[in-house]
Amino acid sequence: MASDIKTIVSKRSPYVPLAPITADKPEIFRSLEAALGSPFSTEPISPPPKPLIIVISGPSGVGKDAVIKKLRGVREGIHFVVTATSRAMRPGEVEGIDYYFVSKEHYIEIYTWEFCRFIFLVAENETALVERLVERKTETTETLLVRISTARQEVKHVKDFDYVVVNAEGKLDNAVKLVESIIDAEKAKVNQRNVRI
Ligand SMILES: Nc1ncnc2c1ncn2[C@@H]1O[C@H](COP(=O)(O)OP(=O)(O)OP(=O)(O)O)[C@@H](O)[C@H]1O
Repeated sequence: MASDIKTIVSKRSPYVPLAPITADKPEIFRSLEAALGSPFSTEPISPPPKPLIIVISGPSGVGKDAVIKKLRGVREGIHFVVTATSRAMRPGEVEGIDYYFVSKEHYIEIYTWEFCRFIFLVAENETALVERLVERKTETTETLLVRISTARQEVKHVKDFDYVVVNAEGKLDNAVKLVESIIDAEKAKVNQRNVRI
């Protein structure tokens, strides 16, 4: 940094005197611009952030819908897409509105897109997840068994995700805040992804 400043100073015209630091601001600006040979730019230094795709995954009942619903309320400028699920449709759900209900093979294909940031949502522990699923009252004991054994497999893949967010009991707001922080950090990254939309 210091050497950059030295280079500029040594290149400036010897005939352009710099205003003293005690001069008023416009005069200081004028003399610095004259010495630099061009006016100060008001162009933003940071390039506009590129579109970011965030995918929130996690075991059934962990609170993905709850987190996304809250995010919609607190965050402007986010576009939510209808996502895909490999589970069966529940009463009241509509194809293309709540989800696209797809086969497991198609689901895997969709979620191997590049250019996305993947967040894995987890409960604080397995018991909390089971309690949440039971309280939601959407499952039979048979489907509960499938969901929980699937969740046991899914948590083994946490290392394949970019971020893990804990949605602890009664702490939905904290999970949403963490997701927001991740979005903000991703937007501020220097080497951003190239998202084609
Ligand atoms: N932090 C939390 N504390 C307590 N209950 C929660 C929390 N987050 C979500 N829930 C509740 O847990 C239940 C499951 O949440 P939700 O339906 O959002 O899960 P999901 O991950 O979208 O499930 P699925 O993949 O099966 O659709 C809901 O009844 C929801 O209100």
